Amino acid sequence: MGRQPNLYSFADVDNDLVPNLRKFVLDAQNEAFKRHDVFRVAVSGGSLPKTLAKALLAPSSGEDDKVDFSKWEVFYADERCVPLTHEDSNHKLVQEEWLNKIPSDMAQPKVFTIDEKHLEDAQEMAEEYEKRLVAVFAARDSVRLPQFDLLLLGCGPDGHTCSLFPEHPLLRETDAWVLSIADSPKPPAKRITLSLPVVLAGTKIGFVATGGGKKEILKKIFETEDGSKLPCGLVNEGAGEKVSWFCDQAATEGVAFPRRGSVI
Ligand SMILES: O=C(O)[C@H](O)[C@@H](O)[C@H](O)[C@H](O)COP(=O)(O)O
Repeated sequence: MGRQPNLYSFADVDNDLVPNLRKFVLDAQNEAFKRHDVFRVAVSGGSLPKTLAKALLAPSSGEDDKVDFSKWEVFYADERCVPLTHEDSNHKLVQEEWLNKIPSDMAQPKVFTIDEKHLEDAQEMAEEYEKRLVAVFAARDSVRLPQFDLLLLGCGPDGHTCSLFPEHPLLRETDAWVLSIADSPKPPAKRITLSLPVVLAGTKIGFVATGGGKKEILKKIFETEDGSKLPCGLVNEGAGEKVSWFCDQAATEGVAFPRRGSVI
């Protein structure tokens, strides 16, 4: 039981999910500050940055509810091999949805983008991004896996997360921290992604999945044997109670997995 992920289902995204997501992120931030005075977070693209920004840019309601971006280090859980100004870039999305909206009296987080020098070669890009992680998380040979304080991920309609797609050989990777993919079923084809072991090593993992379009896949992930082998299911299986799902009722309709109330 204790190994089960938390599945939160909220009536409304803006009024219920967003404040609960804020509490979850700020608890992770405050715990990380106590541990090492920095908050290392990996974020995905898709619909996540918009919801996350609503949570993070809401007004503070007390001492435990303060965002301190000056001590945030933001990484990409996955990124597309396109220029940082391209409309497919996850960084561009995060900038537009979140970073550019941070009020000028607040600090900006430190953001680790891909190196545009390697756009042509996804493998080179992955190696380069891994080097950036090594520089932050200490030498590769002294740390088996980087430990993010929090990973904030989305869930695709096929059960993919990051750029780890169902039945893809990348799911079997045990060594590399950052992987390249040249045949992503979701365009654009060339991407880099954190590996499954890196995701599982995170201190906390939060999924955000909202809207009726997620209903079928959530049912599959939480209720079927096949679903537990999908990338999102593998995260649930491998990281158990470290995982929390922030969903709305439209996404969880008919999912029999025991609902948990809320974080707040
Ligand atoms: O770069 C990407 O393509 C994303 O990181 C991807 O993993 C996303 O999180 C899911 O596809 C869910 O996306 P939605 O939340 O938009 O459904």
